Amino acid sequence: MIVLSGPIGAGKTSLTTLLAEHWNAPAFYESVDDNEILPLFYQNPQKYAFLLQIYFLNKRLDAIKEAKDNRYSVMDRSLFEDSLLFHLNADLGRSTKTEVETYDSLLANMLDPVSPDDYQKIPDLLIYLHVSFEIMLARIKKRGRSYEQIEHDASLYDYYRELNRRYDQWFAQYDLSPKLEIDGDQLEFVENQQAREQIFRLVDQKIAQILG
Ligand SMILES: Nc1ncnc2c1ncn2[C@@H]1O[C@H](COP(=O)(O)OP(=O)(O)OP(=O)(O)O)[C@@H](O)[C@H]1O
Ligand SMILES: Nc1nc(=O)c2ncn([C@H]3C[C@H](O)[C@@H](CO)O3)c2[nH]1
Repeated sequence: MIVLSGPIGAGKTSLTTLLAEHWNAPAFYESVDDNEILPLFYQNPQKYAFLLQIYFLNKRLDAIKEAKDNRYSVMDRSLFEDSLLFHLNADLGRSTKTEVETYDSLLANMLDPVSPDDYQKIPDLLIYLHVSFEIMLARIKKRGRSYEQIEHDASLYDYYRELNRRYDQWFAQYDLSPKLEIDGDQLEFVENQQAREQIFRLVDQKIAQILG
């Protein structure tokens, strides 16, 4: 299981599709367009932060369960980033102490194998799509989901800046699986075939190294 990590608008969904096609492997996307809670969360984060997190955690477990039956699979975001997003929101006062404790304990339980042959929820490779704050903002704007726009809600500027900062910190410390960083500012893989091939080479090399 290969996981694509990165902040909002980094290009995870786009690269998930490209890598899945490259390996002829199934892709597992985040629930966004069919997610009724997401627009409600952006309207009223105080009310919906916890519910949204439980929703994402549950969907994530569904996806991991389904992915485990494939030799290769590509997943748009990891469990660890769900937690990162939750803790950012909690630190902004959008969840109670009990909600934080319940979430953390639920996640720990999910990660803990129930038996020795329980399936693995930790990826085999985590790819971090690093983008600068400026590029992140430009991509969010380019994609144009109305509830994510700063013009719609000026407080999102600080939210995105802090999220971008925490992502760098989190990735630097992440050590649960092999990892690879890709420069999402420089590699315009959506429009540029050469950039795409450069990414395929980098990822294939990393997998060959992991497989020994
Ligand atoms: N490397 C890139 N070069 C050019 N455009 C890009 C690149 N990466 C992403 N984009 C564009 O930026 C926008 C956001 O990309 P995408 O939806 O793949 O991001 P994401 O990381 O999945 O976001 P989210 O976290 O919100 O799900 C899209 O319009 C996409 O076409
Ligand atoms: N609060 C919060 N917690 C999550 O775990 C989470 N995962 C994704 N998202 C938001 C970001 C994009 O707008 C959109 C697509 O990634 O959904 C989240 N928001």
